[in-house]
Amino acid sequence: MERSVTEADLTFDHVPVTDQSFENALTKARAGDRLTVDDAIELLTTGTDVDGIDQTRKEQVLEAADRRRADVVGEEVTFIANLNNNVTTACNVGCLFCNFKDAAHTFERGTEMESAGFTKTPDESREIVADAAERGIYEVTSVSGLHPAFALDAEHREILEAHPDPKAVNYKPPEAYETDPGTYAEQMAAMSVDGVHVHSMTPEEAYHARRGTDWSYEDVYGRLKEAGLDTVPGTAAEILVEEVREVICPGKISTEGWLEAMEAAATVGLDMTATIMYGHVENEAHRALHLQRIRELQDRTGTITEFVPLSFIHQNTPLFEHDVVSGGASTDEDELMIAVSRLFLDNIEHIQSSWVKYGDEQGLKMLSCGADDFMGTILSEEITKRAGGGYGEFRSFEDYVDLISSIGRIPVERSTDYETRRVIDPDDPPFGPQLGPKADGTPILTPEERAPPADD
Ligand SMILES: C[S@@+](CC[C@H](N)C(=O)[O-])C[C@H]1O[C@@H](n2cnc3c(N)ncnc32)[C@H](O)[C@@H]1O
Ligand SMILES: Nc1c(NC[C@H](O)[C@H](O)[C@H](O)CO)[nH]c(=O)[nH]c1=O
Ligand SMILES: N[C@@H](Cc1ccc(O)cc1)C(=O)O
Ligand code: SF4
Repeated sequence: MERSVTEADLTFDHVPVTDQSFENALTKARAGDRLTVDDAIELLTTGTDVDGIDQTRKEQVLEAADRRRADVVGEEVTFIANLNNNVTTACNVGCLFCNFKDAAHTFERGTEMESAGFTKTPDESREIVADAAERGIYEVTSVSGLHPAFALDAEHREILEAHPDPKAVNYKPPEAYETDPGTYAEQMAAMSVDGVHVHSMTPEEAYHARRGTDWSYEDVYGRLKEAGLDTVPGTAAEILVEEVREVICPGKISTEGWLEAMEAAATVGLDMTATIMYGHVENEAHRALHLQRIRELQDRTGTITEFVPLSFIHQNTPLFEHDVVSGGASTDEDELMIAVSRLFLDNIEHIQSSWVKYGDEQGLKMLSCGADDFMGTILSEEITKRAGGGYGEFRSFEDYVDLISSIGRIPVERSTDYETRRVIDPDDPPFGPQLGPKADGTPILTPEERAPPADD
């Protein structure tokens, strides 16, 4: 009988054992010395000689990270006026941690099945972003499924259409689908409406945008930049260690591929974020190796604006449903992940706390464990919601000012690259965005707030 893999079955080459001591790693962290992978393992585990997390040692790590945060960026807590605009949920990559995707065949014309997902045309994307721009937003974050009809641009479409075996390159023409997502270039141009900053095209999407060609990632990101792309989201990183990727996302771009795509984006002049998605099958050795790969990338490029730890949301995912994992990260693990990111990544200025993943209370706590950025207004959220997360889809400027002031820190509206900042005076309401191309300080209203649902 076939049996699926379970947590107990997983054996990894990389395990969190070192000949380093916790005290030594902590001393180095406090002194600001560059940490090794073994140091990071000590800090993440609080020492491998005891089972579980040693609370006293954890507090020491958090305190060291909080001090480092204060030294590097001071008391300001930044956030951005942004929206998420996911173009499509159609995706056949099959990552086992993901419930954002819907099988692409359910989007085809004439299928009996009604897809639970969505695809937006470039015109629809333009309208959504233009509407948000009117409400003052600065940035659109757009990450999507790998829709088989997506091509980079008209030239890429021609190549894919002429391919002898389109299936082999995960291509189906737009006519096969109810809704045509257009090309990536068209989507970038559409979302650039009114001068909004476009944060889009993860390395996984860039891979899709060059399939079936001999184009380099430089070619792809170069064309996307010309079409309107401004910065690249560093998701699809998950855990940058092959033995983990084999379990959680065997169909996805490799560690090498992710790094190659990011270096190419940097080469053509794009800034980027970087992420880690942790709290599933990986151990502290994998987390530490991941941090090292990110730090090395930043040493080479200097283009990473922020690091974003994404705590795995397990409820509706294949990994949980098939008993490969029994849950996500503990609060101790979340706090140590933020703190060790701050201490290890001595070349990345900003560490983000995601209220989508942690909620307001724990998200605020993270701002005293090494984080200094509190994400963005986002207006809508699909990835975490579909995975079973319940912390909502929007935070207003008023929410931000209240939350950040409540812990005695300074609320600051920022641009995507953190170069433009505006300190907000908590005693001077009302609070609204001022940095967006059409922002005038008016509070952001959700569509419901602007037009309450009509009685019928
Ligand atoms: C949903 S994908 C969309 C973009 C593109 N398909 C890709 O994979 O790069 C974006 C990211 O969401 C994150 N994500 C997906 N499911 C998640 C979950 N259950 N918990 C936490 N993060 C998740 C992963 O880090 C993933 O790379
Ligand atoms: N951490 C999450 C983010 N972070 C991205 C920010 O919202 C912003 O786009 C970035 O800082 C660039 O300015 N976005 C999500 O949708 N979900 C998260 O969990
Ligand atoms: N979309 C990702 C989060 C993310 C997006 C853009 C970034 O630059 C960083 C992180 C999620 O919700 O899981
Ligand atoms: S994480 Fe991205 S590539 Fe993987 S299944 Fe989800 S949408 Fe597709």
